[in-house]
Amino acid sequence: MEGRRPKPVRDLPETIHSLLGLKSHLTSAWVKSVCNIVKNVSSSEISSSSKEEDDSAFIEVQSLRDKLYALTVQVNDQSKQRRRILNEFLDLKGNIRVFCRVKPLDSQNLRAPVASDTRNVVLKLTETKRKTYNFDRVFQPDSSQDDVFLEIEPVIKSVIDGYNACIFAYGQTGTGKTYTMEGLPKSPGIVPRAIKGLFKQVEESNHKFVINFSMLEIYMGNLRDLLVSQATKPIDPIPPSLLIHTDAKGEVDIENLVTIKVKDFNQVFKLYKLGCRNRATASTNSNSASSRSHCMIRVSITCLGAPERRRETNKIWLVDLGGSERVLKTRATGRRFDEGKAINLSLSALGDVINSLQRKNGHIPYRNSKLTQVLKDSLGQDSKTLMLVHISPKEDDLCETICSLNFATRANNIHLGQDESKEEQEKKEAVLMNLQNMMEKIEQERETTLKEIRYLNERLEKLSGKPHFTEEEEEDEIREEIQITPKIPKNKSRRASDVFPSFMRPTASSNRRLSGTDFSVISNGPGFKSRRNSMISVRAESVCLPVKKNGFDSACGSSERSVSKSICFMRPNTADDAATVYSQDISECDIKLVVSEHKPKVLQMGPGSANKSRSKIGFFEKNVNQKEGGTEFSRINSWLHSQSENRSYVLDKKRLPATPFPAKPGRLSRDRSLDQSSTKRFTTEKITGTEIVEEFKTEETGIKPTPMLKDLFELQCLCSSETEDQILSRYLNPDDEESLYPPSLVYDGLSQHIDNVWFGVDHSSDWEQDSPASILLSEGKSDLKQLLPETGLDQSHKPKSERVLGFTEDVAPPLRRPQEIMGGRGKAHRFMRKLQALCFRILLGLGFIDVGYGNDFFNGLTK
Ligand SMILES: Nc1ncnc2c1ncn2[C@@H]1O[C@H](COP(=O)(O)OP(=O)(O)OP(=O)(O)O)[C@@H](O)[C@H]1O
Repeated sequence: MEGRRPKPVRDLPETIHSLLGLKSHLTSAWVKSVCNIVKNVSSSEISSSSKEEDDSAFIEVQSLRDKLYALTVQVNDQSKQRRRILNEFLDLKGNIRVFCRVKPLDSQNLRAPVASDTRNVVLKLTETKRKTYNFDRVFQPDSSQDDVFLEIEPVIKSVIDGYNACIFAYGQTGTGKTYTMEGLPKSPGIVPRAIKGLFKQVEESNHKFVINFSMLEIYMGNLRDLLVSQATKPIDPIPPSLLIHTDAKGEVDIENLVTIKVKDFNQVFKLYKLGCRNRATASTNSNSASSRSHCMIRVSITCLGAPERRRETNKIWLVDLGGSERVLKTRATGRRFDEGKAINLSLSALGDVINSLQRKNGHIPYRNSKLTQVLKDSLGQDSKTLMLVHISPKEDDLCETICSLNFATRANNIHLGQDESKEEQEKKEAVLMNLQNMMEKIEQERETTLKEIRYLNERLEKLSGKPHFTEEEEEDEIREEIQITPKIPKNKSRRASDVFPSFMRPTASSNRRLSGTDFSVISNGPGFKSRRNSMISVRAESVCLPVKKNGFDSACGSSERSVSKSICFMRPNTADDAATVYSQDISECDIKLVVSEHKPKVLQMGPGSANKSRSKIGFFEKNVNQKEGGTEFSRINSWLHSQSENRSYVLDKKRLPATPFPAKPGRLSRDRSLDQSSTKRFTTEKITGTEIVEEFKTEETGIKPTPMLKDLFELQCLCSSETEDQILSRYLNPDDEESLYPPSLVYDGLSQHIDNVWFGVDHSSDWEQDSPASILLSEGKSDLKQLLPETGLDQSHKPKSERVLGFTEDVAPPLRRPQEIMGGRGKAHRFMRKLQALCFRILLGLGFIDVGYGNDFFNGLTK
């Protein structure tokens, strides 16, 4: 530092010394001049030295940035090369590969008719007859989970490179599919290893990735979201149907499937456990906990600004297929038989698709099953597909083993005459080895570059206080934020139930056809003997329109569709039926609510409830009067238009509706959702042994999500580090003009008010907030509530304010038949219904005019 000081500073001590020697000159002028020197020198010293330091730091930061930029270009180049080599490697190996895994023998079964080496399985059919099956790789009974994953790893890497992939476990019940996919805590299977591998790759990458997790099952031909509690009790809200859409590019999207953004393996693991709990399993002759469905995990990956990747968003499916079985052998009846039949049908469709892809047929029969529809964009083209066929070496299972191996052979291209000679094989092996070496080399180089980038970034962060971001990356950050906000599906075709008046909406049966619900398994015939079944049948017969009062379902909702779904869970009772287990199985529920068709009657009412209700109606009335701008017509109109844009609700931050949490002062919009109520009535019976409590309930027409969505909201709270308030603050306000919510024209407080004031009908007693039913119903929901804490998702992220489950907030009760609802209401209600019908007619008319039918059209109709 000394050498770098300017000359006046260096000379300052000498100057002062010399001046001090001349004490006789200590005049005021002298003191002034010395002061000036000190003043000038200190300021010049400080400014010049700090400027120099700034300059040198700036130069260092700049050079670091330059180096980082060069290294980023280099690493992107290396990634591109790696992707090319890896893809070549996988292409050569085959984009659809079939492996076989042989289950270890139990000690008591010493005679095994199955022998294997690394590529072949030999079956001893008779003493003299043998049959050999070839595979891309055979995992013998003593092979470990590590051995299996070693073969899978390149596919996981290619997922990071932007390719779609699909890994299946296929085989007879009990042959180890779940063992291979899930594994045991001591020997984890493909799913945990693959997800860990993905996160490791993401961590090592110089790009930012967004990873989303979803889990569903295909049970009896229906898609069920495994991250959402299924409706197994009459009071449960019915989850929305999962609909498969294919866009113009051929990419498949599943509408309404919950997709959760995950940041690390632990989050995925907890969600996976939650999903497994919701999965349908049952005890069969072959396996005490047999999977009765296809369990499908989807991990989708988005990385923006990485041109070396194949596509911006891609996905990997990890599928534990339902056990293939011969129903003759399992001697399954009733539900087990139907489950087995559904599994076999979809497996056969999958076999057809893979076979067609291997044969490069013009037509690939994706549409033959839900399984192949869902996997359409992850099978074929440049997607990587791995099928792991599991076989049992037991003599008893020989027939099943032959079936499985025949299935695998259809999926394998080896039997299509594409098998190579030994020479060709050796050549191929050599090329593969060479590619593998090249890949290892480039990966090492890439790793070194990435290390250097990390080191320089740390230095840069120390110097400048922030990590290095290229302009591109900064842009990507912003784009990423945009990407994870919900896509508003403007071009998505509207469903009739979203926009049309009730008489134009599809019927329950047409919806059933649409949703593919298999009614062949439903029988309302004789055989409903148990209490459990009769309870379910009551639900089916008396619950016509289970209105879900959330932001996504319209006031007149897609309730018929929901019914068609709910009926899926009804089943006749046969010996085989009882054991399909859902996490919230009805059989485990000792408190049941039955919706009966009794006339509403108040048996128990808390004191002061009438006052409460009056005050609520008063509040609502005030709220209605406060509404500004726009008539009911324009509200309906804007709502109708908004509906088509608001159907899909991937669990994404900005899509969740305003949630009915305890109202806070000043939050009028949320208060409104709690306070808008009407008087739909139904009676409930609590069956706990001999106790029957009849209950009179109010149902909210206030706009709020179903408990299920609320649970999802909590899930989001748990998954993200944001507090509930932070999340809520970003949601749309129900009072906003662009609200998601339907206008509450039909069952709102206004009609009550008119009833009260104009016609003298008093609905005030309809309000009952702390009735025993609310406790009952909240008990009914408790399993769902318990489930979430059990997932173990970071409890520290739990919202500060604990929400209490109560009937009016949490349960969207099923409704009774419309005619009863009509009967139970006042004249104002009928008046409002008529007004609504008029509105719809007018809107319909306007719609026709829009599409070209003018007045003449209507004149023609009326003449
Ligand atoms: N390779 C293996 N090594 C050790 N144990 C195995 C192996 N494969 C399977 N098992 C054991 O066999 C039993 C049945 O396996 P698993 O449940 O995975 O069968 P599955 O094919 O998934 O059956 P299902 O189709 O009925 O669900 C489990 O206890 C599992 O631990």
